[in-house]
Amino acid sequence: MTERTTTTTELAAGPSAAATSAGPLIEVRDVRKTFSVRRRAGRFRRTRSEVHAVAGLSFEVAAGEMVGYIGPNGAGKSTTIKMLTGILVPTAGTLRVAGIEPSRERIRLARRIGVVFGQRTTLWWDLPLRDSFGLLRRIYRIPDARYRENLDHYVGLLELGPLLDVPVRQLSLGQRMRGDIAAALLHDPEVVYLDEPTIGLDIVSKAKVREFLRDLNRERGTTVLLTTHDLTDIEQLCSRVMVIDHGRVMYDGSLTGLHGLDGLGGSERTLVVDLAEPGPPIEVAGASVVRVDGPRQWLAFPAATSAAPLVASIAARYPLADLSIQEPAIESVIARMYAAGGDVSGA
Ligand SMILES: Nc1ncnc2c1ncn2[C@@H]1O[C@H](COP(=O)(O)OP(=O)(O)OP(=O)(O)O)[C@@H](O)[C@H]1O
Repeated sequence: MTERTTTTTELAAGPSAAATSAGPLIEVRDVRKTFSVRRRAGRFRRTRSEVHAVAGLSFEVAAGEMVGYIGPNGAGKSTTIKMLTGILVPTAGTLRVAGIEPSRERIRLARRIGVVFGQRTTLWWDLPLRDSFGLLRRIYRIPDARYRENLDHYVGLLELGPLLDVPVRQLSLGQRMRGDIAAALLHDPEVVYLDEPTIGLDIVSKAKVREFLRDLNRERGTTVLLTTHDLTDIEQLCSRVMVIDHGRVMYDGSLTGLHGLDGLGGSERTLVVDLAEPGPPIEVAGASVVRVDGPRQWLAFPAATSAAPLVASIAARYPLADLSIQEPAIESVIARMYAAGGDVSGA
């Protein structure tokens, strides 16, 4: 069993992004991770089989990049993140984060990375948010002035002021997520791994989290590796997206490039339009109505094109009450990729 448990006590203050030396911040070279699994085969027999969770993965991420890391369930995303934090030891290949081999120097690396899991909290459930942050200060050994500066900064940006004295268990999912993000950043990590940071959040909370992450990357130069099933996260945050499946990189490039890959037949996005009152199907160049339900109409348009001119020409000719854009599901984008032969390099 090579899995190890990382505790927050192993995390401590580290240098800022500005201290990063030249060269890729994350380097993954032909990495493999194979799990040996025992399964029942009949009443008394057990058989042993191997699961190749990561099967020859190579990529680099430069300091300051914000990269989407997507793929269907079981693709190997979490296994990659666990190897990048040092929790899991690779079966073969090499990994380096900020020049450090994660599984050999997990504690030293922990000072330089932050991790946010959307599905579980790293905060103390029964403690007020303020006390959780205070504990992290001691655990990370963050200098007083730095801690106060960062706390003020993130509490302000993430609107946590009124929540500081509320026990974590009483926070809403969106509030808890903002608390978790602040907690992961108090020690100034150079790189942050975010695993589904917008999962389960309402539209307003999602928008806040996205805006915060965009500013973090732009203003502090923090490198971000973002795992999500929500392609809107990628569209709004990441200029680069890596698609992995069966433990290998299937695509590495822009999201537009992914949608528009030759031979994929082109993915489609959907514009959902709420008219002020029911009317005949909207007629507009570049999109076609695929469904009408009372005042609501669904228009499909090529995912690789911008929605802005489409929205403008509809707004000029029809009385609009509201509109939104639905991205194609990651699974359908990947299914198209397979249909086109798979393993395509990015634009
Ligand atoms: N500890 C383990 N023991 C055995 N098999 C494992 C273990 N961890 C992961 N796997 C298997 O490895 C494969 C990749 O799993 P992983 O959790 O990395 O996928 P994922 O892309 O993160 O999926 P999801 O989107 O569902 O979180 C899956 O087949 C999974 O069942």
